[in-house]
Amino acid sequence: MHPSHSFRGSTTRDRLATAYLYLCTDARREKGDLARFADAALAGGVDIIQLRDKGSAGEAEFGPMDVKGELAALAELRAATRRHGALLAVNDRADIALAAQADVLHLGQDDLPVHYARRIVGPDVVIGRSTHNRAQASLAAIEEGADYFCTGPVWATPTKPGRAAAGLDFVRSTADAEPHRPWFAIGGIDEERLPEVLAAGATRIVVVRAITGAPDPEAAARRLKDRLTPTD
Ligand SMILES: Cc1ncc(COP(=O)(O)OP(=O)(O)O)c(N)n1
Ligand SMILES: Cc1nc(C(=O)O)sc1CCOP(=O)(O)O
Ligand SMILES: [Mg+2]
Repeated sequence: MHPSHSFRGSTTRDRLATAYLYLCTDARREKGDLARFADAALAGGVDIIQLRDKGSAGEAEFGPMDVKGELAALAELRAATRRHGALLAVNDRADIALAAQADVLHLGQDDLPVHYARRIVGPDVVIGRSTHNRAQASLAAIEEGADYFCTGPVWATPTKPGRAAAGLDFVRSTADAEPHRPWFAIGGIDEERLPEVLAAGATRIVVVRAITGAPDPEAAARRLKDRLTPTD
């Protein structure tokens, strides 16, 4: 277990407060190594792992996952996150978050309003929201009662084609407006760009390719985690 996971508070929100590195991964259907990959990323210090499998157009093409496949992949991630004292997140769907006994539900702008999702998942599941501009971030933080939000994409990214970059200015304005609330920068972040994101005021990040595409996911996660220094 990564040392940062061994002194966690007992509630999910306590654990969110000490979460700095958030990974979204697909189910690794091409490689068939989801549990091994998750163990490596979590050993490297990933605090939250989200299953985000929208299908791939790689050599072996996979369509979007069906519900049975999603629940099977989530069961593997549930076991891995328990082994490592980390949090499990479900993307988009409150019913699946509940069925998978997830700690976190992540909602996009076109997904359920937070207060409706809360009725489904209950009081203890942490709910997060994607935001792409200052107005959305304020709404997610203040009016909707989301537990955390994400700001992005900081840089345009092939992982989310068609979504324009929100830029480092969005990170700066969020850092000014939200000094205490948990929020994560996302989109195009890797080891090389991390210093710019931190200099703009982010303390927490979400990554996909920086870990899923790394030859050594544990080492990649560790290098990112080592530079994410708690400030609150
Ligand atoms: C932690 C985290 N942040 C942002 C997103 C993106 O959510 P969304 O805009 O709904 O896009 P999809 O991921 O559903 O394509 C996320 N999934 N997780
Ligand atoms: C899933 C997702 N959501 C974004 C947002 O801005 O809400 S950016 C993004 C993809 C991030 O992938 P990578 O780390 O590979 O660039
Ligand atoms: Mg979504």
